[in-house]
Amino acid sequence: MTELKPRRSVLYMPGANERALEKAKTIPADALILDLEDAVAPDAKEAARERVCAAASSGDYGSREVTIRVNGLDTEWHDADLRAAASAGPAAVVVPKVNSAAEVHNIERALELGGAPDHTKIWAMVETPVAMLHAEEIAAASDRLTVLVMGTNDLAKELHAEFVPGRGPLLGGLSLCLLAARATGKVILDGVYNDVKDLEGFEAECEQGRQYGFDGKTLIHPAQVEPCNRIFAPSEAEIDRSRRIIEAFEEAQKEGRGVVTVDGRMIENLHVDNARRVLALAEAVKN
Ligand SMILES: CC(C)(COP(=O)(O)OP(=O)(O)OC[C@H]1O[C@@H](n2cnc3c(N)ncnc32)[C@H](O)[C@@H]1OP(=O)(O)O)[C@@H](O)C(=O)NCCC(=O)NCCSC(=O)C[C@H](O)C(=O)O
Ligand SMILES: [Mg+2]
Repeated sequence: MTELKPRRSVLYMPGANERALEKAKTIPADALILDLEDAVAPDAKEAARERVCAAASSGDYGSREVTIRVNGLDTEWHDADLRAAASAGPAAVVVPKVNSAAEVHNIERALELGGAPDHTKIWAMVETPVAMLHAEEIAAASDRLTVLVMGTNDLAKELHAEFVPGRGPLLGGLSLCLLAARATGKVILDGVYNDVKDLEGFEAECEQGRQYGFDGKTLIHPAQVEPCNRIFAPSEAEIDRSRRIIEAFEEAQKEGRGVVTVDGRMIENLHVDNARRVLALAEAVKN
């Protein structure tokens, strides 16, 4: 079963930006991705690596999961990033542009060789056409890999796709990765919304991601955190309906029935499983 730790809002921040790293201590995101990849200029990579590893091992971020995004496997910085991250021991190492199970195995081996603690997981970014077609083998490659992260900017670039409301051009890829995550019991996070001033468009995309089944969304600005937390948490109405589903089904079972209606809709044991998942998530989000 997929892990129920809340990961509604997962905020990227540039690893070279000291102010953002400080500010993140008070931002109510469920998790942080301290970035060494795209948000850091080549000249700033080494200083950012040091700063990010110090932040990840500081214990200053409370209950937020702190992760480090390393540079890609084909870059000159990747090996040193992985070694440094392994000894900093963040909640996870986020690896961009993962394309195969073999790459996951290499990352796993490097983390072990670097002495990474068991709590340091692998979050694999899926953001290329090859990754969409290999999503299941990537997700299944290792128990240390717990989360798939959509990289929709890279995916759109590789597809030569346009960003349009509703994300039609990306939905095929998003769906393949969702299928892979659910088939292998992994968590999956939606990609970022680039227009930090357009909160209406951002909320619409959160709603869409949630309806598709994503566990949460990756973010690029603090203003996106609150709406994302709200949309990816069960609403009061859902919590109430879930309680009534469980109650009605348990009553029906006492009378020897395996099916009942709630608000006019058929309820069977599979709906009860889902209602229990909603209540467990609501509880997890409260803490
Ligand atoms: C997008 C931004 C460049 C916007 O920056 P800016 O215009 O400076 O924002 P504000 O002036 O509104 O900032 C207000 C204050 O908030 C702090 N801030 C801003 N962003 C963050 C953040 N991400 N984390 C923490 N704090 C943040 C500012 O420092 C201001 O603080 P103060 O001065 O005290 O008032 C900027 O938001 C940004 O850099 N965002 C992150 C960009 C990033 O990390 N990109 C890489 C990941 S996205 C990606 O690559 C996904 C994937 O790979 C794909 O392919 O899709
Ligand atoms: Mg990317």
